[in-house]
Amino acid sequence: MEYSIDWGNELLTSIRWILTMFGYSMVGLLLAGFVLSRVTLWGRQYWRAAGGFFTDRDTRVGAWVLVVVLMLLMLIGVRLTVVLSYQGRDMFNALQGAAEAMSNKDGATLDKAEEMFWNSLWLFGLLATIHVVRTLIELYLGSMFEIRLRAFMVERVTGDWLSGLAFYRNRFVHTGIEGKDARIQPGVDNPDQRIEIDIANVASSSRQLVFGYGGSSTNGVIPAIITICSFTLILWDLSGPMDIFGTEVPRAMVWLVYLFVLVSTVVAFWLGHPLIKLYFLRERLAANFRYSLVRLRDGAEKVALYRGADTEQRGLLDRFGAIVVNFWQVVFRSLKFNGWNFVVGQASAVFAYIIQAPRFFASEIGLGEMTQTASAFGNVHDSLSFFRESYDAFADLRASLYRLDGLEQANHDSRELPQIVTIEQEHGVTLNKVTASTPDGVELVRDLTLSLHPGDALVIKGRSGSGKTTLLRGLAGLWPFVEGEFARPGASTLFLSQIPYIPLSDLRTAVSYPAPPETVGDDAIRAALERVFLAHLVGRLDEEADWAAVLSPGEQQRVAFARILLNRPDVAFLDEATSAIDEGLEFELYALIRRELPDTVLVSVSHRSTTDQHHTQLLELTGGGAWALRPLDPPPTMAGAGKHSL
Ligand SMILES: Nc1ncnc2c1ncn2[C@@H]1O[C@H](COP(=O)(O)OP(=O)(O)OP(=O)(O)O)[C@@H](O)[C@H]1O
Repeated sequence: MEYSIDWGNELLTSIRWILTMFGYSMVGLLLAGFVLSRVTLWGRQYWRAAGGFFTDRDTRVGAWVLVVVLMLLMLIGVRLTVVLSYQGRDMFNALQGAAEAMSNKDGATLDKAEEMFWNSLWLFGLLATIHVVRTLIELYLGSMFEIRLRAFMVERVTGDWLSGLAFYRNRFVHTGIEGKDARIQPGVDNPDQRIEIDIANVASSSRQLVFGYGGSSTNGVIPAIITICSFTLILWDLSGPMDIFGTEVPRAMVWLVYLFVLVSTVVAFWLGHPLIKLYFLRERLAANFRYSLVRLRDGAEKVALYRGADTEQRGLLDRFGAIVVNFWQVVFRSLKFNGWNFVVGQASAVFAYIIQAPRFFASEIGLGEMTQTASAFGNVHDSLSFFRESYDAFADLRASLYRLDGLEQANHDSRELPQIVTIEQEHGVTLNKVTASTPDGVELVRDLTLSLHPGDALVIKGRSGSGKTTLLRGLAGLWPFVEGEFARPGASTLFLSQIPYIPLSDLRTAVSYPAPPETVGDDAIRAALERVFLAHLVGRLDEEADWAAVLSPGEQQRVAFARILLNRPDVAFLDEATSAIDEGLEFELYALIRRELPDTVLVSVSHRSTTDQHHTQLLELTGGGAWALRPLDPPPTMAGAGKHSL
């Protein structure tokens, strides 16, 4: 009855082992990372999505420090499992020795066995304490790694999405959809899901699939490989020859473990494979259902006015019905998959004992060796199973990478789309041969050429669908189906849509948008609100609300005029900006703008004849790309405000 290893030197041996393995693991990780990021599609996509975290000046030091520390912690974890298996072996051998000493009435051996038993228990206390502390530190640092990687990716992907108007223009690019029924579809679906869920998934998978998670040393690629190697060596030492169908197989235990796991994995994969597709579908169906609920919430007033609740519920239940169908498909498939896994789990609990029993009863090995065999088998089995069990997590990661890459590609492509040539000039606006078309190539405006001087005001008219809004989109750089040149002062050009965008914020931010409120100041905001006849809102600047739902459309349009006063643009484009306001108020607002900003070039789109009086020129889109430009008589209030220039 001897100790299985030299415990006196074990600390040193373990440190040496950890450092050696650290070297191998880091080289392996870097090499595998390099090869995968060159050879595989998902590796390339991963590096594009997350590689910057490890190479950017601001993040790389922290990232690599965390990788190194997590790697060391993970190796300490694997080593602890190995050492604990020897501690267990000593403990059971001590018990067996004690039992034998009792039956032989051998007092000296009994004392030795008792001492060995208590020593191994003290050792267990020490190892268990290190294990708990290590696990907690790993959880903390692993979480830090995950959230830092996620924050980095969110900042990068949102920045990419928002730059160069990609968040708007990516509706005009075509993205392929993965899958059997691959087809081309315009635009990128659910960018919100990609930025929120897919990035979170990539960050947590990076942590879990590489380093493992939650204190188990068998649920990450690196810990799994090292555990398999370590415990295969232990099994190798513990296993003996076995007679299989008349042939003596040396080290039979090791081969049988691998055969057992191989067979169970192949069957499990065959049973579980359809789950990957079902999980993929589950995410999509859930996103669709959530989106329809959000749309109902956003359109609540309109739905309520139409009394559309019953139709809405039918639509919601239809979408939810698809979730239920998918749910049951997952359940039935999981019953088969988990049923097999449970059977394998139960069989694996006794497999090692069955194999070693003949050697135990032949007194070739002791109780300690028997239990260590079981724990070594369990570790090898769990680590090998990791690759099977994490297959769907890996498939999920691949799907997320594919979606993130699709978004980035669409962003890139949308920035490459044609745009009107924009030129800076000191004063006024010049359009040179501007042609705008629909996506189908139907010309809406052809070769439009005009110039406007400071103080000029142009009103654009034409029947519905003639292309007025599209022309403004083209000038704003949103519309890709446009050619020609657009010269305007570089400083500030403001485009106002029919109903202005109101961010979720306090009223101060909503009014000063897009300028940050601190650059404008509360006094100026209050004064602007009073001037656009919104004096009743002056005391509510601090109030946080969904102002788009609180303010009436007419009030929102007055907020847009307040923004013109606050931002003082050189050029302002107004697309039916007074459509929800009565004519009297419209007169006051236009007169206010012309008075306060006499040098601003105004371009309005309007159906109303009452807006004409505030403008100096009329551009009429007459269909098929044709247009006509003519001067308007200035109203008495505007006499001398602008100079005609045709
Ligand atoms: N995203 C789009 N995809 C395809 N066609 C579009 C798109 N946006 C606009 N169009 C088409 O371009 C044409 C011009 O539309 P636009 O909105 O510019 O007309 P409009 O003159 O402003 O109309 P209204 O007076 O009704 O506001 C219409 O036939 C419209 O259907």
